[in-house]
Amino acid sequence: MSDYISGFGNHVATEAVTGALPVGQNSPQHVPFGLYAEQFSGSAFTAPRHDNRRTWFYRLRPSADHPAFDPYTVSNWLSAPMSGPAPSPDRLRWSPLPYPDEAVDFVDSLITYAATGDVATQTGVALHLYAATASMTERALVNADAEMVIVPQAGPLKLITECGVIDIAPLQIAVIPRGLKFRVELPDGRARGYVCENYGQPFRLPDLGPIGANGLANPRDFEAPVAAFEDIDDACDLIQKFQGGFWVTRMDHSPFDVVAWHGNNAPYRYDLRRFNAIGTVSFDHPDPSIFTVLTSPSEHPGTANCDFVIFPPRWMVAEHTFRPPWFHRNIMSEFMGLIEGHYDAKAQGFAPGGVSLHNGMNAHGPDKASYDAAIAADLTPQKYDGTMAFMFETRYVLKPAVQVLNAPHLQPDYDHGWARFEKAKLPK
Ligand SMILES: O=C(O)Cc1cc(O)ccc1O
Ligand SMILES: [Fe+2]
Repeated sequence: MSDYISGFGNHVATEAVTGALPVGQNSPQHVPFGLYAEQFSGSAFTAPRHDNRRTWFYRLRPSADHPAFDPYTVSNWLSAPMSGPAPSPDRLRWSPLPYPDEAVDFVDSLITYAATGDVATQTGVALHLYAATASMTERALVNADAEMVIVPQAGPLKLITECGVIDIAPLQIAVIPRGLKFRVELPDGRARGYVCENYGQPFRLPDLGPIGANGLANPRDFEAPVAAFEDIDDACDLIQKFQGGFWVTRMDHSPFDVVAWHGNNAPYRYDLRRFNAIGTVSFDHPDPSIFTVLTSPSEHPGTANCDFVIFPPRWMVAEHTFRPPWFHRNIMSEFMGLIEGHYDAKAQGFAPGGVSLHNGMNAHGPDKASYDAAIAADLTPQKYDGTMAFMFETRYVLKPAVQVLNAPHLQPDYDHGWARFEKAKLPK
């Protein structure tokens, strides 16, 4: 088990060897034990203080100590802007991603479902699934294009990072800052889940407005790892994602050699069961923004580059109300997944591990079976239990990847869920 430091975005100081952190300055002439000081920034130097992110690493060797990169191939991990035809306005849904028969690690198993924006201008997101059957060994990943949100759906993950070790399992998430080196191990030998690559501003907690000082995801429930390092002088391939391309450099030592660090640009985990869901206690179904865990703002206030929203277990008490999500045509684009249980708008076909994509302005909402059940329901208080759906919602239209548009697990009959609604009867 690893140790963690509680609090979102805190400035923390942690050392795996006592005395490794310089005291009172970042870059002394002589760093303790001959460690190398290295600044790792997640914002422009001059970003306002509340947006400013940087960490100081104290490591066995400088990160710069590596040979030139060679081109590398990762087959199914695509970046925006993606080639291929313009997206259709169709609503799309996929059944769960099958595991491969052979040994495939996290990097090789990533398969892009949709992407938007541009890695070069640092806007938009890419959304992927993984279904991995092997730990990463003798290789590490550094993603210069994006912050990565990892949402396990099946199987735990052990994330070895430059800042320390993070353990997560389904119902927890981890966020890896842009440019942080990490390795994904599979304690149970296989794991499946979702990844959001955020090309834009780093995810942060949403403002709470009239909700007040508490609620939704509380800052103390976010956990950064304590410093932990590998003192290993064996070969390690460092794979870098850079401007949508992949590159590899062969190092002669472990890249996870940070003995101590301080700062606020660090990976973290969050347990979705800690989310303090707030909803109506009177009537009507609130907008799902009430369930925002994290938000990546765009330049346009209140109009996110990406929101990460969850639909956790909760009580439904609304009176004289159609309780599931209503029919809607939304300017934002919605990529949804399901970790466990059922989702209240989809009685059929949305399985744990599945995906749906409802792009901007495209009509969707409850399927016919959910609609029929909701209008017939006895509106006593009802607990939605054992469920956890989520949504990555973006202001930019998502382009589905050709590789999943042609995949056998794309459901051919998704539109059918909204067929057969009876026509309303006006008074004669
Ligand atoms: O489409 C969906 O199921 C997601 C969603 C949920 C909700 O409660 C309201 C709007 C919305 O887009
Ligand atoms: Fe929606």
